[in-house]
Amino acid sequence: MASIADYYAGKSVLITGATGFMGKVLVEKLLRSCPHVRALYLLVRPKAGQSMQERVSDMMKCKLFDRVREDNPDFHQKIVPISSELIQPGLAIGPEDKETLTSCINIIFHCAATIRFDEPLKHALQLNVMATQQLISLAQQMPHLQAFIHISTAYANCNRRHIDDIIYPPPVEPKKLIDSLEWMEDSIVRDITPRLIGDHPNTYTYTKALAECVVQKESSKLSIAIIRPSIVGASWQEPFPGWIDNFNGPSGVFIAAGKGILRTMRANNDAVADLIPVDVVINLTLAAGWYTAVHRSTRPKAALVYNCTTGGINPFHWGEIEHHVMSSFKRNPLEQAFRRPNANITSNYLMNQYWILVSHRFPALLYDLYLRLSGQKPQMMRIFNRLHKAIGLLEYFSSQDWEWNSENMNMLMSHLSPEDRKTFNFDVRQLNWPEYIENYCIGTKKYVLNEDMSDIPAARQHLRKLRNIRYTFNTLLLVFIWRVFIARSQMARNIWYFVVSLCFKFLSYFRASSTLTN
Ligand SMILES: CCCCCCCCCCCCCCCCCC(=O)SCCNC(=O)CCNC(=O)[C@H](O)C(C)(C)COP(=O)(O)OP(=O)(O)OC[C@H]1O[C@@H](n2cnc3c(N)ncnc32)[C@H](O)[C@@H]1OP(=O)(O)O
Ligand SMILES: NC(=O)C1=CN([C@@H]2O[C@H](COP(=O)(O)OP(=O)(O)OC[C@H]3O[C@@H](n4cnc5c(N)ncnc54)[C@H](OP(=O)(O)O)[C@@H]3O)[C@@H](O)[C@H]2O)C=CC1
Repeated sequence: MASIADYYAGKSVLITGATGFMGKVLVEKLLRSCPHVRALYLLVRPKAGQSMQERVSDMMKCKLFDRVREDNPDFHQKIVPISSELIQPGLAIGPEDKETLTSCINIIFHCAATIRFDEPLKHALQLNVMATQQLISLAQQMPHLQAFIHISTAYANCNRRHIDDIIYPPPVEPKKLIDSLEWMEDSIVRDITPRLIGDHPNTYTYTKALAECVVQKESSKLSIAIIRPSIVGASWQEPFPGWIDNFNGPSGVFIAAGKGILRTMRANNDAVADLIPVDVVINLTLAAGWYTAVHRSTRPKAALVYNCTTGGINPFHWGEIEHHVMSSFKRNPLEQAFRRPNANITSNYLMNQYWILVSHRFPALLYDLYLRLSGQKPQMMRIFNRLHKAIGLLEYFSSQDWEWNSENMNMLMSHLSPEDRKTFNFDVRQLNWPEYIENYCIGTKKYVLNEDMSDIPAARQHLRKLRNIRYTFNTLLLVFIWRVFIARSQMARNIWYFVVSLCFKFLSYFRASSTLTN
């Protein structure tokens, strides 16, 4: 059997969502590890005043592509941007482009989606479900297509505790839902969304479940595989450790904690934190593309599902994540932290509310007061409100755990040659979590916040200043409490003397007993 790189040699690949977090890593890895791939056709839309060509050339200038640039400075010649808006009829692909695509594409990787948890249902349905349906229709017109790889999420079935490598019946027939929402006003759809999504936490997981069903329906006509990654985090090894470029999922939480803004969050210390590095997901995706294509004539015509998770193989827990994130940001602090990093997770609702009041709202109020008094615009309360909204949406995933079957991931690994296992490594048993988390935190500093590592001594100095402010504040608070409450009341003074003498007696007792034992 051909190796993975040999298989992709001379192939034309179509990628949606190439400008996104995972899409970029996929493009980079294909160009670097499969240098003889014929062409990568990227479906990209113009955005924020930039044409699709400008967006793609900006993307290729990004640091992520440094290694490919070194190996092959002309790598951009393999990239063919195609203008496409996935929520438009026919994906808004021009007739000539359509002709080109249908005549030459061999493999499709469908990564595009809206991953926002608060996306209005109609829009999530249009992009995550209807666009998938349209892409499949286009794929069916491609005579040379050998594999269609759909990126789903491990949480598409998060209303179940145990999730196998299979496609579950959808919560509703997608076509029926699309037809009935079509005529409804947006406000009506908004009102009935909670009833429709039922036990799904948001429109994202709900529409991703429906998309799987759409894909399954077509699996008899195409060679399809579905990849279900869990919580995709920074890269583990490739193209370099710690690469990340967004605030999604845990990254925003880590940054907020590193900046000393986030002090508390609802999460279960003992629940498995099913993070998966982005390079692992991409390696598995490329391997699945190869396997699906190579076995297209011998395999039974049903989509193979790959749960791409770490929990069952190399588990790590939210409590451990908290510990390693905090210690990493203490060693490598972020610039201009609001307070010293010290976040605690708790599964107790009341405790969490208490800490939100004391450690979020109260300092924000004080700081905004200071900003107002110094003639500046208050901003801390606004930041905390946005943070609370974001973490409120994430808590569902950090407060419970799931069990995924990873049989197909293991099966795929067993089919790789020793060389491919190294080049397209997705063996998460080798993942050293503390090291990974350290690189992840440094990655958020370097690549998301664009902070310079040479500024770390100044950032440490700033943390020392914050510690001194805290000590001074606590001392003043103690003196204030003493003056106002204790020094003025005889009863409070008596209680105070009683507590102090009790402590003194205990101390004397322990000293005496330790002298006796010696
Ligand atoms: C210390 C130790 C702690 C340990 C415990 C950690 C626990 C972490 C738990 C993570 C669980 C993740 C579960 C993901 C599971 C599904 C995975 C997937 O399939 S799919 C992948 C998963 N999909 C997702 O993760 C999507 C989740 N995100 C969303 O749905 C939306 O961004 C939004 C609703 C949160 C805000 O919308 P909206 O208000 O319209 O505005 P914008 O979007 O423009 O952002 C506004 C501000 O919010 C900020 N910010 C953003 N994200 C986070 C964050 N995670 N956090 C914090 N902050 C965040 C953002 O920086 C910005 O600030 P600024 O620059 O303006 O100052
Ligand atoms: N990140 C994660 O933790 C996880 C992600 N996944 C899945 O992986 C896939 C990729 O996710 P990720 O890279 O993180 O997501 P991003 O949000 O980073 O990227 C989404 C991509 O989809 C494109 N896109 C969105 N809307 C349209 C549209 N209307 N027309 C054309 N293109 C569009 C975006 O293009 P543009 O730049 O123009 O907006 C972007 O390239 C998704 O299918 C997601 O469900 C699964 C599990 C976890």
